[in-house]
Amino acid sequence: MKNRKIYCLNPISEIGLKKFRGGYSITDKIEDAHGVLVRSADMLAMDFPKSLRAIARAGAGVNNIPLEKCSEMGIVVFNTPGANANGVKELVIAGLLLASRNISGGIEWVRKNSGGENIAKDAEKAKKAFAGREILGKKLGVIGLGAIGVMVANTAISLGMEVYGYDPYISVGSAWNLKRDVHHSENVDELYEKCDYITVHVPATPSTRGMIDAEALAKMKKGVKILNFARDTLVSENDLAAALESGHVSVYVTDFPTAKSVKMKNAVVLPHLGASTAESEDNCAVMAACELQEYLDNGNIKHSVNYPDCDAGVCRTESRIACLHGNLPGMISKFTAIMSEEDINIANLTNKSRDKYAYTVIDIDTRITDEALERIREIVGMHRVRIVK
Ligand SMILES: NC(=O)C1=CN([C@@H]2O[C@H](COP(=O)(O)OP(=O)(O)OC[C@H]3O[C@@H](n4cnc5c(N)ncnc54)[C@H](O)[C@@H]3O)[C@@H](O)[C@H]2O)C=CC1
Ligand SMILES: O=C(O)CCC(=O)C(=O)O
Repeated sequence: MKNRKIYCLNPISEIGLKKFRGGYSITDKIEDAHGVLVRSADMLAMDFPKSLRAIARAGAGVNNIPLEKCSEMGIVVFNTPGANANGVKELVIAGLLLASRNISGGIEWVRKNSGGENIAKDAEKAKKAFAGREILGKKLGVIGLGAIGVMVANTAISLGMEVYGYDPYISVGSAWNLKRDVHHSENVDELYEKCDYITVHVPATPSTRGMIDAEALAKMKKGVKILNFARDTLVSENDLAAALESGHVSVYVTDFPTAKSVKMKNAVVLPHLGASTAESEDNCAVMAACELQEYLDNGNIKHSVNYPDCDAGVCRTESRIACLHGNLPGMISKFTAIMSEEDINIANLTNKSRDKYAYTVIDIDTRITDEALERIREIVGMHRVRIVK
């Protein structure tokens, strides 16, 4: 009977944890975990136990996980594409309205004046200070047309906005889902020059770090409103603070409080609430739990961000071995040669690669000896060898 342990670094929705069938338990000790479920907890400086085979991020962004280190240790990292996209999209739409109508200023005025006898009359006088603009007919630029960006763009079209989308790496699936009225900007500068509102929905990576900087801001229209529900690091905060001070940017709505963003003039800052809905939390937890279980039980990989996806089905032979290794010449011949020397028949072999890394699943007709397994583990470039069955 297998005895697989799952450690939760953040609270994970119960409906997801219930997806783990018999043979699994939730542990409070990461030292003996086979799988980790995480949301936004920072794992960058963590030490991982030898037992750890996979990490599932119940969410989209994986900038809190050291991907290279995990790959080298043969730890597969998953995320849950699209599972919280609707939750984020709805908050972004709220963000568009917060940016165009002074809703937060109005609420604050009512709170401050809540003791006043004549609040109804006073409100009628005070309200001109909180007047805004409508989003109907305004131009919205969406940078990053993935799960969230596509939903935001399509909803904004339904709300009567003119939408410009920019994503040089757009997937076929996203392109199919995008409403045809969305203008395709081939150059981000076009979007900067034309749009009244700009919203970013790209992952935080070294190449997107600080993409909204002084140079980008200078290309935008005077009075532009910027929304950032993706990550704080996409924005150069000093440059943005200066643009808000000068009025070049009229409002900044963000889901990421930082020591700087909370002090910015005309910034509306939320405490990372994009995916904090019961629906998104459930969707992410269920998807993450299923991914972990499928990998631990069958060695199949779906929605990994560091190893290739691989579906070898269910093992029907005596044993299944899974090798996580570098995408290097001669790797397969090295471990199949060892099996051949041991007189082991390979019934099925599936090999997939992704950039520097590769994954091979081998179904064999007899059980492998400890010696053969050790020899395979010692191959240079081998990161982990698992007996899945
Ligand atoms: N506020 C919150 O609670 C949440 C924030 N997020 C953040 O939003 C990001 C996007 O999430 P999803 O849409 O689900 O991810 P996704 O992976 O579906 O979409 C990201 C898109 O960005 C595009 N992209 C990458 N680099 C680009 C660049 N330089 N310029 C233009 N496009 C570029 C990709 O081609 C892809 O289509 C996540 O990486 C995460 O950081 C995600 C979920 C919740
Ligand atoms: O789990 C969360 O609340 C954060 C969601 C998020 O930022 C993401 O999915 O990238």
